[in-house]
Amino acid sequence: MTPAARLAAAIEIVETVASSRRPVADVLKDWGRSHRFAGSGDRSAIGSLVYDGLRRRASSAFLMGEESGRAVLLGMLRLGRGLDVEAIAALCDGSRFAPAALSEAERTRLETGSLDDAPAHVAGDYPEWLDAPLAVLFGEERAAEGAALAERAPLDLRVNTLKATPAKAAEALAHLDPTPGRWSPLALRIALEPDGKAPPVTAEPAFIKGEVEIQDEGSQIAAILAAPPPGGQVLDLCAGGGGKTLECAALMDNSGQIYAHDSDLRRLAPIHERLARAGVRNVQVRSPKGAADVLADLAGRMDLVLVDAPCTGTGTWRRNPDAKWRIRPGALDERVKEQATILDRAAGFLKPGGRLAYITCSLLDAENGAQIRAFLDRHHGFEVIPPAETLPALGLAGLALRGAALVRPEGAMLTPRRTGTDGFFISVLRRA
Ligand SMILES: C[S@@+](CC[C@H](N)C(=O)[O-])C[C@H]1O[C@@H](n2cnc3c(N)ncnc32)[C@H](O)[C@@H]1O
Repeated sequence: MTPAARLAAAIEIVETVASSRRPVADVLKDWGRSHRFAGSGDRSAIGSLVYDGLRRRASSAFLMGEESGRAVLLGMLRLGRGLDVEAIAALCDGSRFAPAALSEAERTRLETGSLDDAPAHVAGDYPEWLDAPLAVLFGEERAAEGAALAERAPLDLRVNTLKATPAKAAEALAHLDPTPGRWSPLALRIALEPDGKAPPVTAEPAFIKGEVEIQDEGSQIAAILAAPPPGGQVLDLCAGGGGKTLECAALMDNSGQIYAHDSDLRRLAPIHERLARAGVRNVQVRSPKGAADVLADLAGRMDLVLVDAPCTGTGTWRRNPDAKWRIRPGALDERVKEQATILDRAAGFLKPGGRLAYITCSLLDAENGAQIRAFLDRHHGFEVIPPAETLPALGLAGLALRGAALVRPEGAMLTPRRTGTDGFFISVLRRA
């Protein structure tokens, strides 16, 4: 397909996403099935255009003065990819399979339009109803924080110290030009290809041998700040596919015992294969079994309980740009209730002096600081360990992170703009 035909396809797909309100990944898959002539390079380039368009949906529509898929894509080419009007006109030449030629109005918008008068939620590309909650945290910087969440996410790897050192892994992946993480001593950042595509890391021998895992640096930091104690007893209550379980196992050098649980059997399923690949030997997976309480014997015995809570995922909008336009206030309320229930349950597993690490990939105070304050109101035997005491787990980088992150009495928040990571909130509490 020509670049122009790819653009026309992307416009059509963004239209379908808007009218059907279906997840973009499903719409892209359907499009691929019904356009068999499109090769993998085409599908990847089209996907990249669609994702970039969704990342900047509001600002692109504002620039172009309308909300159609075409306006979103044209505006994005200017705002996101820095193309000038002639380059965009060359793609829209009206030939067969190409988008229609630019109108005079479109030309003018692309030449002279700006976001100078755009409200914060437009300049920051987030839903208007989230403007007030984001203003609480970020004030006048909320548009800039939103704009950073509209960029592409990098590809971060975590070196599995059970199998490799960062230097050895970097050498094995030298052809991908990895750079060390800014904060996590375990992180390697891999540059994306120009159209935003990630290199096929899962096919690399270093990945297959379990020397590296794909894990955002923010997620790596969260597990490091949770400080799983070598030789200790740890419960990962919302283990999902095991990203943080694997990291904790490595931080504990395969000593002690980690119990990995998740209420969703399907989400937990990949953990078995990942544990084997990573050479982890100190994890017991406690899969849910109907109504049975599979964690009953752990009550009051844990040194650390990790609650990597289900959340709105507002910190991961770089990776899931369509999710930001689909999120509704009702979903936020639901997540807040679930988090409170999980936190209350988590408290019962700790032994006196044990720690509870509460982690979300959300930027909303309702799920973060306010959630912790409400927990402390319900559980008088707990106190927050101030971020100043948890950040040194990162060594010298912890000092710098203290300046970069948004540090509040309840915990530390990472954001793409501040720390170059996904958005994460990390709070560590101690049971008296
Ligand atoms: C943020 S994800 C976990 C990601 C995972 N820890 C990782 O690092 O890859 C949140 C997980 O919480 C799980 N979850 C939701 N409600 C739960 C509950 N009541 N008890 C345990 N897990 C729950 C979800 O199934 C989901 O897998």
